[in-house]
Formats: sequence, structure tokens, C-alpha cells
Amino acid sequence: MVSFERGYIVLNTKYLDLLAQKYDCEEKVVTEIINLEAILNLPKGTEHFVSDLHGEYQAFQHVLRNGSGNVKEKIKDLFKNVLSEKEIDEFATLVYYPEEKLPLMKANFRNKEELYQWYTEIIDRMINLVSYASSKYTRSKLRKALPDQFVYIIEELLYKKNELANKEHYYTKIIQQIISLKQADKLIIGLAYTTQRLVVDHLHVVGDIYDRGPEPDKIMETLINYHSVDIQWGNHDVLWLGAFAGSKVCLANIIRICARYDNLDIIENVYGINLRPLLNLADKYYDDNPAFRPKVQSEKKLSHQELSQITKIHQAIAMIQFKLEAPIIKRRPYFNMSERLLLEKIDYDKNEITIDGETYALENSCFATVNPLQPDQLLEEEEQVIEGLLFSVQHSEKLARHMNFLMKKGSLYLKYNGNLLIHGCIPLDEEGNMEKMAIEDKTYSGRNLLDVFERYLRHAFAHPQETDDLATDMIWYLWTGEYSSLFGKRAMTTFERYFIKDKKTHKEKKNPYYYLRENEEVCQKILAEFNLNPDHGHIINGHTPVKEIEGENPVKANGRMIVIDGGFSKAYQSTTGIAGYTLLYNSYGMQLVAHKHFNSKKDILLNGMDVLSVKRLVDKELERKKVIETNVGRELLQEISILKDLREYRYS
Ligand SMILES: O=P(O)(O)OC[C@H]1O[C@](O)(COP(=O)(O)O)[C@@H](O)[C@@H]1O
Ligand SMILES: [Mn+2]
Repeated sequence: MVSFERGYIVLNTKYLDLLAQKYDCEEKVVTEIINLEAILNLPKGTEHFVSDLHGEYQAFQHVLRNGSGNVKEKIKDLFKNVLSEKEIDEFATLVYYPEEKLPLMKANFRNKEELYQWYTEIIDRMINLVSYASSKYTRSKLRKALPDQFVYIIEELLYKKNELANKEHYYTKIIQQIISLKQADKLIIGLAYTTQRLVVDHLHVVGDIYDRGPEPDKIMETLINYHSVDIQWGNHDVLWLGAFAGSKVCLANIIRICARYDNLDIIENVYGINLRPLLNLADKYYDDNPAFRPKVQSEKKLSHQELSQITKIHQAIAMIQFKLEAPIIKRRPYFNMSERLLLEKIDYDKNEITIDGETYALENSCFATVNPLQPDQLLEEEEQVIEGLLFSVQHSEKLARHMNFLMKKGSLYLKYNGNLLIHGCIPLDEEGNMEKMAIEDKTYSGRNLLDVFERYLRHAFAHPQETDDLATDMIWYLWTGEYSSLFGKRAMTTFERYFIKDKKTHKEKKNPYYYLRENEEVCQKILAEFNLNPDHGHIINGHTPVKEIEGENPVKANGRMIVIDGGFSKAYQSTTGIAGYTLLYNSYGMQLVAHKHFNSKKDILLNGMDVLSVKRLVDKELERKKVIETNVGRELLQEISILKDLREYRYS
């Protein structure tokens, strides 16, 4: 076979022949090269970072639809001298929620003439906005963002608008036609979504889509339909992946957390998993128990019976979880978790437990299914329940779709445009060295440790029928192990939080990373470990709520470290004092956005009350950054080089 060599790229001619089917004449190759070269010189697209969504779909939708304030900023740039603040708010709301806002706005008009006049203005305004928001994209990219049915018309409007004065008549005529053909609403809706899409080029979700909040599945659907996204798994996301990959202990955890937050609907109705056998077991062995009543969200009212059912299920699944932990801890000594064999430390007669030499009374205990001689042994009924649940979970089509997407777009960490994105931490010792972990007969640390974690996770996911192998156990380790880059604490004190009053036993000691990350040198060392430029890169973390209320700064280590978990999760907003951070990285630099509080969608629609976002500049580019300097740019350069090879090989 002949090989064609150019520079250091050796390309198989077969590959070029195949490519020639797509580029079947020289003009096509040349056009594509020119197109790609042009893209390289455009300003870099806007990246949008969010994290710790925790099932809060409505709040996430709002942030996504307003591009963390980007949409309104563009509207202000264009119209601040012609529209009042109220009109700007109204127009912005129309762009965020066009289907809902349109009827509300249209209701204000007394007759057809007024309405037509308004349509004409709004469509013109929308066209201006799309034109402005697309100024840093090629026409071809803009075309892809336009609503299919209106591509031709919108392009006519966009490109004819400012050409010549005599085109003005033509422009107005098109708009009038659209209105009289009753297409105005559809067009406005399409243009609104185009704007939303244009203000953010790429979305990063830095972990924890699942748990605590009510609608993680809807977040997943949104992400599946989003134009460009990647995900860095959070500890809660791997818990769901673990359950799907065959880990029964991960499965018990997800059900326990859903019960705790009154979200069993997600399991039962959304993912179609039958909880009846678990409920029967729960009914047989458990009663009311204050420690296991769900943390009810204020707007929901549970009947006495519902409350009682959830409380029982919560206990049943928590006890199954504690029992399932023990054999893993025993068969994986290098997980270093023997201190978590708590069921063995209980004196069942005295209802006491001894931890670290100190004895505590147990309260709210519910050990009816525990055999004190073999505390980790599941009852046959418990075994059947968990087996049945695992079968249902692994056969839920919707869950399969969501988990496959999480695998496809997700990873444990990501290097992107010079930054390191990771949900939790890089496990460090107190001196700031990468913590070492021995797994079987090998030792790993830093980037290698994370890579090996990810390999195990992917292996387990590819072998869902294996439930007790190292790869599957390792996913649980990622949820709760000392050196997990997603957990970052010595141990998870779930048992103590349910059964022991003394709060000192509830404390979860954080990895030294969490105070060392304030230090610039430590962050630089981590960036270097990942082959990133320590003077320009940033580490972007989620996972630990930033307590702005106590004066904590999300930007640390002289700007090298940015923590964007401000707490979308309602359960945490009282401790953080805000409702989430997001980060924007455009061609001018990085901006952190603090979302003061999320109004309900209804409030936004009726009163135009928007999220109060305060922007803080994190990093300013000295010169406007271009696509050529980005990850995408590097890929385009490779494509250009291949196309040049094709041209030389085939057409010269
Ligand atoms: O508030 P809850 O439901 O008790 O959850 C607390 C548990 O959640 C964790 O904080 C993990 O969840 P996060 O990743 O959201 O922090 C554990 O460390 C802790 O034990
Ligand atoms: Mn987390």
C-alpha cells in the first residue's frame, strides 16, 4: 500500500480516497480550507460553566435561557437608548420564554392594527439582536442556529436590512407578509431560541446533575438536546452511573437519597422502577421514625400515609445500604475503610456504638432486620428486593438513554482551552503533594490516579452484569472513598447523621486540597501535573458550596482557582446566601456571575423580574482571544492540514 507523507503526518491514501468522496472536486477542498481559515481568525466562542445543578431544572433553565445575563447584556448594548428599563426587561423575558410571554404581551392590544404594528417592531428588534449576537460567527454557523422553516426568510432579513435604502421597502414587505400569513409568532419564537443558542457557544457542566432536587431527568433531556456540551461527573452522577453499571450499594444510595428528599417519583414514575416490593418489605419491618422523615420541600404537602410510606422506605433502603457496604470494605482492604464497618461496632443490647474509643447512645435506631452475629447479612427478602431493583434499573430505557449520554459526554476531569475542569478535587497530602493510592499491587497519584479511576468506571459501565468486581466497587469508592477526586473527604458519616446525636461524629474531614487550593503555588503545581500552563490556566471546581454569606470568595489563589458551586440546590441556599455561581469565558476574558436568587418562572413572566446577576471579572485577556488559540482551533488546524494533503495528493 502506498503511503503519502507530508510533514510528520503520514496518511494512508485509502483515507484520502475516502475523503475525496466528500470533496469530489478541487473547488470544494479549497472552499473548505478558506472557510476553516476564516473561522480560525474569528473571536473565540463563549463558554458557559455551571455546576451542582442537583435536579433544579427550573433554575437551570433560567440560567441557560438568559445565558447567565448575556442575553440581557446584548439587548442593553443595542437598545439602551431607545427602550426603557421596563421595556428591556419585557423584551428579555420574551427572548427567554417566547411561548409563554407572547400571549401575555399580545393580550395588551385592542385591535389588529396595534398588534401588527407591534409585531413589526418586535420582529425587527429580534432580527437586530440575532444579527448582533451572531457577529462573531460565520454565516454557515449562524445558518445552523436558525429555525429550519425560516432559514431563507431570516437570511433575507438579516442580509438585506442594512444594504441599501431602496431595500427597506423589500424588508418591510417581507415582515408584513409574515404577519398576514400568520407566521409571526412562530418566527418570533424561532428567533428567540436562535438568540439563546448564539450567546453561548459551548456549555460545561462541572458535575452533580443528580440528587436532592426534583427534576434531574429534565436537565438530562435539556443537555441531550443542547447544541454543544461536556460534563465532568460529580459524585452524585457517578452514584447513578454506578447503579446502572451494577453496583447494588450505589443503587441503595440513590434510592435512599430520593426518599430523603421526597423524590421517589424520579425512581418510580420517571424511570419506571417498581418500588412495590421495597414498600412491602419496609411495611413489614419499619415504623415511623423522625430521623427518616423526608426533607419536604415547602410547596409540597404530603398526606399522613405518604409520609409514613416514605419514612419506612427510607429506613429499609438505608439499612440495605449499610449492610451492602461491609463486604466491599472487607474485600478491598486498600480502600482503607474498615472504620466504616459500623454495624459491627454496635452493642445491640445496649443500643450503643463505640467509635474511636468513644461510646455513644444510638437514637432512632431501626435494626429489626440486623442479625447481631452477622450484621452485614441481608435477609433473603432484602436480597430479593435489591436484586429486583437492580434488574428494573438496568432495564429502564429512559435511564439507559440518560446514563449513556452521561458516559458519552462525560469524564472525570477535562482539559479545555488551558483550564482544568473537575467537580471535586485532586487528592493532596498536607504538604501539598499528590496523594498516593495503592490499588491491588500498583500505586497511583495525581493525574494517573484520576485516569485509572476513569478506566475502572468505564469498564464497569461496559460490563453491567458484573456486580462485585473491582471496577464496580471502584465506582462506589468514587462516591465515598478518602482519595476519590469527587468526594474529597475522609469519610461519609451518613450512619452517624441518622443515629447519633453528638454532632462531632457528623463531621466529614475534608482533604487538605480544600485549604491548600487557596495557595497559588499549589494550584500551579496541579495545573503542571496536567500539562497545563501554570501561569495562565485555571482550575474550575464545583462540589463545595461557597459560603458567600460568610465572606468566602469563589475566586482563590490569585485567580488560578475558581469555585462555582454557589448552590443551585435549594437545600443549601440558606448556608450559601446566594443561588448559584456560573462562569462565562468569552474572547475578552472570564467573568463570574453570582445569581442572587431565582424568582419563579411565573414571577419572571408576569413582572419581568430577572435573576439579579452580579458580574465579577476574573481574568481579562490582553488581546481578544481568537478561535486559533483554542481547543477547537487546534482541531481545525489539523483538518486544514489534512485538506491540504488531499488537495496535493488528488488535485495537483
Ligand atoms: O445534606 P445531606 O442529605 O445529609 O447530605 C450530606 C451528604 O452529602 C455530601 O455532602 C455529598 O453531597 P455533595 O456532593 O452535594 O456535597 C456528603 O459528604 C454528606 O454526607
Ligand atoms: Mn458534589
